[in-house]
Amino acid sequence: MATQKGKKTVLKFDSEEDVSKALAKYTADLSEKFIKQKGSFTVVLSGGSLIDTMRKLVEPPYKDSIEWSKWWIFWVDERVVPLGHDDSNYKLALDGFLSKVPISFSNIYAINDKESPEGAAADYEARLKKLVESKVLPLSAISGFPKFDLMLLGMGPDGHVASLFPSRPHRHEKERLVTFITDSPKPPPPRITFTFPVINSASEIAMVVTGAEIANMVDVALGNASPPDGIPPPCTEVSAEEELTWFLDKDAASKLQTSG
Ligand SMILES: O=C1O[C@H](COP(=O)(O)O)[C@@H](O)[C@H](O)[C@H]1O
Repeated sequence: MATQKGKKTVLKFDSEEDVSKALAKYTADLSEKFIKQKGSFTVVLSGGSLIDTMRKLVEPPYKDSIEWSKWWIFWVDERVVPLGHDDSNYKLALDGFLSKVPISFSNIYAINDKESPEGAAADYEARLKKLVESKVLPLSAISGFPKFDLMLLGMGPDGHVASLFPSRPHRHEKERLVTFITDSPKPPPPRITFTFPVINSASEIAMVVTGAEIANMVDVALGNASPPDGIPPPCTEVSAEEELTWFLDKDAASKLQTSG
């Protein structure tokens, strides 16, 4: 197996509005590239502030130029609540993004909200394996795990990504594609999440991070500062096979300016 990993780019913008514009162009360009290359575009969403920052993608010119029928949608993590619940990452994306563009309903992979956290994780993993069998998802030649085209990730002030939290052991899971947690330190407690082997097998990853409250953790994530407790948080473990691109607004990047 090949062992080479991709590069890292850090983009800083004057405002969250500028991050939103740049993220829309970046996503539209990747959509065009992957659809030309392989006829489809597999996109993994997060919850949180990301969905609002994606707002420019559902406005002209992208709303009309993107080949939405070729998109496949997944979630890097999901709260185990009914899909119509206000805590659901699916509902957040449906209201803010998916209801505004013509992505085929059969290409949208929400969790099974009738299952327990353990059952929902096993069900999601089984559905990903079926998509590998049907060749919708290739396997990474580096890791052997399913390889998504683009993951759009956020980060919490504690350095969590997806639902992989600093103080929880499932951040170290190396075998499963999808795991679960019943005691998330951030509510709601029951969640499922992609594991790092799957996250880090993506071709492209965008880390979309805005706001001053996250500035110290951005400094840690980018290796300019040590973690307060000396233990590297999950955000320091993210890497992509082609390119990891950080989208930061001025506030999120404010601690980086002194350190370069
Ligand atoms: O709970 C979650 O938090 C993270 C970060 O959210 P943000 O609002 O600080 O951007 C998010 O990426 C994840 O999907 C979500 O479940």
